[in-house]
Amino acid sequence: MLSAKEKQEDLKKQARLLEEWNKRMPVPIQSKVFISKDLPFEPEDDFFAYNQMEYSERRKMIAKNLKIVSRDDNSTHLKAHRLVKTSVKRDSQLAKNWKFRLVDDPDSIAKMFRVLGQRSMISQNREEELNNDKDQDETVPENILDYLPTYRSPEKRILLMKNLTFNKKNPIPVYCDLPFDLKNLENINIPNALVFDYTDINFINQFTEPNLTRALDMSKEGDNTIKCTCHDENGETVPCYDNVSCPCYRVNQVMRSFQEKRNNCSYTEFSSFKPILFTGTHSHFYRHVGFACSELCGCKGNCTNNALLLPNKRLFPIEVFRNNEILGFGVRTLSMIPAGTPVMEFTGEIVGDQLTPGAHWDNGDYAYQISYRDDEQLRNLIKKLNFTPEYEKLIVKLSQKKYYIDPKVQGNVGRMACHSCASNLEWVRVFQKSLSPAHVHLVMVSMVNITAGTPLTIDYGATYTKQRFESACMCGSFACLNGPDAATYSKAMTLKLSMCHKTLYDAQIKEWRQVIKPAPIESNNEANNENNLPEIVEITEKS
Ligand SMILES: C[S@@+](CC[C@H](N)C(=O)[O-])C[C@H]1O[C@@H](n2cnc3c(N)ncnc32)[C@H](O)[C@@H]1O
Repeated sequence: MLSAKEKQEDLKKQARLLEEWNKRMPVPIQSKVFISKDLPFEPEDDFFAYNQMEYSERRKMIAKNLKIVSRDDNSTHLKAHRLVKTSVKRDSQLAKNWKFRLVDDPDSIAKMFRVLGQRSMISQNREEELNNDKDQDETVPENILDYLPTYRSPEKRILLMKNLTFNKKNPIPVYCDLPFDLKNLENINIPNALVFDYTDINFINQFTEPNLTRALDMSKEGDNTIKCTCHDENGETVPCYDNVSCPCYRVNQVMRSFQEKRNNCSYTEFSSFKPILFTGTHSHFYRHVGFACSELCGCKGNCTNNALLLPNKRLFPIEVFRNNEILGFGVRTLSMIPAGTPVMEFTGEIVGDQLTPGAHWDNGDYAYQISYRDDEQLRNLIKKLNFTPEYEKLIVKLSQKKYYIDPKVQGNVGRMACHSCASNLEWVRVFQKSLSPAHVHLVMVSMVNITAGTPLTIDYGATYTKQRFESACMCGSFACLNGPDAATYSKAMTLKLSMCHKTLYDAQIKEWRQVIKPAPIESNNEANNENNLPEIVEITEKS
């Protein structure tokens, strides 16, 4: 075990390595094989200059251009709400097939809180106890409202970056809310964690991952690609989901059966527009897996069998913020996000052995595992399909190895979501086009209706939280075993934890409704603002 001082030294060493490696990187783009569809991209003016810079120069540029801004959360949330409404209305596909509304039918609500209760027990590393959970205690501790997860920003904030993505079509501002920094702008610390390269799509380095690159190339041949010919003459959304002759839907259906059904739960379904409602998190996340149509299909992915369709629309305005030095940056939503929404993808470089200590520097603090050493169900499925023998052999071999998505050098906003022991997002793996690890997309799905202002959080898993947090978990949620009420919540079972989640949720919804109420959905204001993103910052002072 390293001492705190040694850990600090180690971190500094890693940062130095990161910078050096970045300098030595041989024109990285040439060595990459991009594997997803590019999203609409309209660069900000300073994108190209920033892209050429080394980390230290980027940090200097951010420090030079930061601004103090004043902001009012309520009006921001109201504008964000209107923006989402307008975007849905203007998108004919969404207008016809998707509703921007709370999931509130009693059955879904009951499932939602049961899952959240279970999730918290899993975060506490008590999954075993779930197997024999007959506890009927539903009392909620009096102080539960001290744990409201909504984050309210201070009136004065430091706008570090007006757009983390440098894509005008998907602006994500970055704020610093640390009071110390506000008083000490000249010496503000801009960490490496902010200056990574932004990418919306996964990629492979063909030199370090030759087998994955080979699999990707071979997947383009004949029957190695899974795609459908379903289409609609009138350009309507194609109903691939439920179409038993759609090959993509059929694979999706087989993957649905990977889920472990317990206590007569129904299966969680992965389609384009219906909420993805988890029925139990008992089964480990890798069983939550689906297959989606893509741009290679007759439907071009504009169908009901594409769980990546919603995240690719970048519907929900979000921001990155920092209000705690240990937690670092986090992400919060500025509008409500309905339960069961695939909110965003977690993108980066698909890597295998590079995460072995010594082979690369340690990127494990950001990387997330996407494949498993012994994925028997996937292997059986691979063998049932009509892949060429050579491709089948290769991807069966790859299915026996761990792969990760590593966003540390190039990634997206997904890498900035913090861990919570009462998280609101869950991981889902969605395959597209074929079945090698290069075809996996990692999607973060909302487990509950998330109200505006709430940080988007996910469970990093017990191994990570034990080994990688510098001290202990700092999530601040009621269920956290590093919190002041750990004695109570470490013994609470699903029912009690679910009731705590529900009490907090009810309070959040009540507060959120008060903010949204003054905004009649069909108001004239909305029509006037149609083309505008919400003005989320109001500059009052320059640094
Ligand atoms: C994937 S990154 C998340 C984004 C990170 N906060 C940043 O600034 O880039 C994971 C790192 O964030 C910090 N972190 C996230 N959640 C945390 C938590 N609940 N408690 C303590 N540290 C946390 C830890 O330093 C962790 O190694």
